[in-house]
Amino acid sequence: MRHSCIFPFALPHSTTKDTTVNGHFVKENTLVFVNLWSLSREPEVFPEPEAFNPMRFLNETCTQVDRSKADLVLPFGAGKRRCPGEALAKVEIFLFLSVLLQSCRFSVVPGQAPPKVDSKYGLTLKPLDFQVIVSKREVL
Ligand code: HEM
Repeated sequence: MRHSCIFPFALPHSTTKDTTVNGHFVKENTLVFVNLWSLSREPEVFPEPEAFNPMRFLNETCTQVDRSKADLVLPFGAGKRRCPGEALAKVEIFLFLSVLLQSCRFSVVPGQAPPKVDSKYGLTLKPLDFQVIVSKREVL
């Protein structure tokens, strides 16, 4: 979800009073978009941000998820208006992927390059068109 931030600019918000964020003055009633996509690709926080590297979220001994690193990814936004569907979405994604990977085998089409980890950009990010071979996994 860091790499393919589904909702790159979250929802539009508006300031209710004059405010200052990190030294930047923002006038009352200003439309504000938070760039969640960019937050997830900050090179100082996520070295080699384009690389798909789940190991980046593990502790030094690679035995546990390091919450201080994982919590820096904000695909559901932050604050009072963060996504209320976060818990449901995480359970759905976990179940969906678990069932798919347990039941199916995915392989590259001979002669074709593997699908790219990149997106079609818009209000939401969508995967680029791709082809893979999906076959039923044998039960051991
Ligand atoms: C991977 C799945 C999902 C992602 C990445 C996602 C992401 C987001 C983001 C970034 C926002 C805007 C937060 C902000 O502007 O600060 C949002 C708002 C919202 N999401 Fe989700 N969402 C997901 C799934 C869901 C689901 C499953 C539901 C409901 C069952 C849901 C319901 C909502 C609602 C109602 C809001 C508006 C909240 C408000 O304005 O107070 N979302 N979501």
